[in-house]
Amino acid sequence: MSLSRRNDELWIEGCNARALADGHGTPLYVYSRAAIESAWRAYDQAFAAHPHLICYAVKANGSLAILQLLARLGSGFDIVSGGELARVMKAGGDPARVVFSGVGKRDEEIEQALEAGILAFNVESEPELERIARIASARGERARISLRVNPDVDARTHPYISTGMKENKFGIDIHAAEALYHRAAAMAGIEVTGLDFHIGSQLTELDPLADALSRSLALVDRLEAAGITLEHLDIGGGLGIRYRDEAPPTPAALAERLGPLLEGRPQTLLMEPGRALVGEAGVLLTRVEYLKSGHREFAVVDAAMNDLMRPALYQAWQRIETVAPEAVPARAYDIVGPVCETADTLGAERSLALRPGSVLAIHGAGAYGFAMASQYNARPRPAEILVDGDTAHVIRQRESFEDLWRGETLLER
Ligand SMILES: Cc1ncc(COP(=O)(O)O)c(C=O)c1O
Ligand SMILES: N[C@@H](CCCC[NH3+])C(=O)O
Repeated sequence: MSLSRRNDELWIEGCNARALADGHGTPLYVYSRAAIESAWRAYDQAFAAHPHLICYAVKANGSLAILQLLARLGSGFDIVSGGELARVMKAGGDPARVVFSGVGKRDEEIEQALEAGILAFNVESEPELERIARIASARGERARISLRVNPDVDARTHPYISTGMKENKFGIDIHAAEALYHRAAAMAGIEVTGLDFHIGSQLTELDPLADALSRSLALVDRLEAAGITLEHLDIGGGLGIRYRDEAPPTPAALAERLGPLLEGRPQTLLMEPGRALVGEAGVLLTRVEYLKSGHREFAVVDAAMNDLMRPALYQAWQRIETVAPEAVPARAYDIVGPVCETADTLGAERSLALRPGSVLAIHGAGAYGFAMASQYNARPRPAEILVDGDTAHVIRQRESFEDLWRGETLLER
């Protein structure tokens, strides 16, 4: 196990969590290299029977060292901005394995992606298609595209992270997509290469994904009958992880479920997992500053909503435990940060034995943790550590006060 409890202390591979907190300071993000690599390999092996490419969703955790180790495994990447493309390339990722999603691609981002030679744009609207065609034509190129269809399935996840219903901003209504494929196939600057969908995140059931794939394959068949053949099918990401007591399907279960639908199909299967690859590989370590009693019992810790936004934004529940036992009675604490917002609660009514100075680990922090962190309240963002066996690599320094005003200018008078 990459994260384990031994002698009632938390270890990340061969590194003791409390020793990491003492040595590097808190708040501190810590990731296990082995956990990330084994999650990627499990995904890859699950789909071994079908030609496929995993395009890791960079948004989940875009730290350079993490992109670098995935690139070394042969991963592709799903990006949603020019900044993410720049990060992938900085980390040694192969642009020919990059797909570009997102509803608001700007001219310069399209130029940048064409220049890099990405695998495909996942086109989310008709005006975007026209824009990509115009820019590619002007460069004397043909842009490879998938249409991202909106299959109108209910992913049965949190409404903020559900993306495949017709009222969502994402993708092109699957009923309108066929006509748009015909238009795209006739455009000078466009090479139609694929079809894409992504129905939501933290999925705990396979039915919605299978449903979305069936609906998409019916469209693929109609396109083929009309002479439009596709090279790849992109089923997006979304497999959930266990935050509390969820039992999300494994990649193997996903492959088994989709296998019969894909049989005999020559298309390469693209997948865009984010959370499932990195989520459970990371913890956020934080130290108790004060215990404060009143109407409720508060443990004021040194991490806050700016460091880990999911609890405040989605009322997400993430497991919190002490990294080593404390010889005091447990109480039901609200774990709160120093930020001046009532929403700055990382966990409510957690039964924990705490003293000032206790170190807590917030689990499931490898995905959408640091990636969504801000400097709100002028709080420097935490350091990130990648543990590899018994070695702890600092892959990002804790920010300094200078980082807080980088790029700002004082007025002369
Ligand atoms: C287009 C797209 N692909 C992939 C992902 C990755 O999702 P997840 O981290 O749930 O696998 C997302 C985020 O939901 C997304 O918007
Ligand atoms: N940031 C979200 C997921 C959004 C997925 C991006 N499309 C989360 O933490 O759950």
